[in-house]
Amino acid sequence: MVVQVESRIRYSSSSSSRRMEAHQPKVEANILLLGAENVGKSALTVRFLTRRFIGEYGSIESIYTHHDKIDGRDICFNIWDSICPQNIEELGHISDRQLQWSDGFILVYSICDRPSFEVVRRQVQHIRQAQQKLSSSAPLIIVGNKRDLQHRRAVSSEEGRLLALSADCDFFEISAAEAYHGVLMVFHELLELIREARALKKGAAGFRGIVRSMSAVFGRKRTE
Ligand SMILES: Nc1nc2c(ncn2[C@@H]2O[C@H](COP(=O)(O)OP(=O)(O)OP(=O)(O)O)[C@@H](O)[C@H]2O)c(=O)[nH]1
Repeated sequence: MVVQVESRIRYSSSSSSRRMEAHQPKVEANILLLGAENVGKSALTVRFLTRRFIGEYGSIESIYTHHDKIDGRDICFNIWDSICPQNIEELGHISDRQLQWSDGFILVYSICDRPSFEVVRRQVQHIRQAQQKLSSSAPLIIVGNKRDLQHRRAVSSEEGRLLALSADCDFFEISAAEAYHGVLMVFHELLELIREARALKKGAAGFRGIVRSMSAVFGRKRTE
């Protein structure tokens, strides 16, 4: 079951940004949080929505709708805090529904839990393979969480960075428990990547349109 929750928090609204509002269409982004159990997916989500770390979150799969204002533009984040399948064969699996819904992905592991890093590796592979088939380019960010627990570290920062590099995605190491800023950076960076991917897609569609019209014109001329 997926529960839908509405959150409305508005930050910074300077007079110059208010003036820009009329010309700036609202941006909506569907973000899917993936990763093994207990890595801090809900902690990250709640930190982003409320700026708070509350410690215990329960295991309910939810989609949160969160309205924000960034650089004078209205943003609507839909955040799907998913639950990892328990079945070992399905560990890296992401459903078609999730793949089609998502504009961007945040894949979370805990730096003190090596198996959770392997789950993210499998999920990244699954998404990239599915994206090749669907010709989709929704961006991914890999997050190593629980950075405050250095003494229990089981995955080095280098390994996280290398995985991200090999999968062509961004990488952050953060602590949802310790700070809000790192979490904010992850969501804002993903929003930027989503907007870039959309602009590229629009550009490519525009270019294809021009090529189609030109070949229609020249194709017709040749047959006259
Ligand atoms: N020390 C530390 N603990 C954290 C951090 N983030 C989350 N936790 C703790 O890790 C546990 C699991 O966090 P959740 O956010 O429920 O993890 P989840 O990935 O949503 O777990 P599931 O709902 O089972 O999928 C909780 O006890 C959190 O308090 C962190 O950055 N540092």
